[in-house]
Amino acid sequence: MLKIMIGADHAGFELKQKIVSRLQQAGYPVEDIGTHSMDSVDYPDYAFRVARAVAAGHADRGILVCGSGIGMSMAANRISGVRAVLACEPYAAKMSRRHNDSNVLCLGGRFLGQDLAFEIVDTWLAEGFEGGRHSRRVTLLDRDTGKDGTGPHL
Ligand SMILES: O=C(CO)[C@H](O)[C@H](O)[C@H](O)COP(=O)(O)O
Repeated sequence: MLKIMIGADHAGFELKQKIVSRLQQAGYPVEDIGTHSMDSVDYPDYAFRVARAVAAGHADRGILVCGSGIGMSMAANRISGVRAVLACEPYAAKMSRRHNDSNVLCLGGRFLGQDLAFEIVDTWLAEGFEGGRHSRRVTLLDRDTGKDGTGPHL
């Protein structure tokens, strides 16, 4: 099963706890890097830790929760090799897997109800990457870093 690393700031803490329980019950190996309370913390610390682990292959997927999901997605997408999606409904989660091979899911704990959040997570974990023309485009995402082998392009 996919190894999942999950992190949250204080605003995502409560939803993270619910997602961790659900994933564990479903049998996923889950590494919860915190935060572990509602004391105020800074979302980039958690986003970078999860994103780097996914980029390095230490986890298959990452899930990040903050108040809106926005800060987490901004931070995670700064890490080369990470394709983070901010999903507010299942369609974005589904398409980010099918066409973009997203490897980090970002959620907003302050506006997503539990049932919708679970639906988004379940959809995101179940969907596969379609490959084909989408593989070429996903590779091109790394073009500005030169890691696609063609050197930096402006
Ligand atoms: O980064 C965010 C918004 O883009 C997250 O939602 C944070 O959780 C939020 O900014 C935290 O806000 P707080 O007022 O410090 O609780």
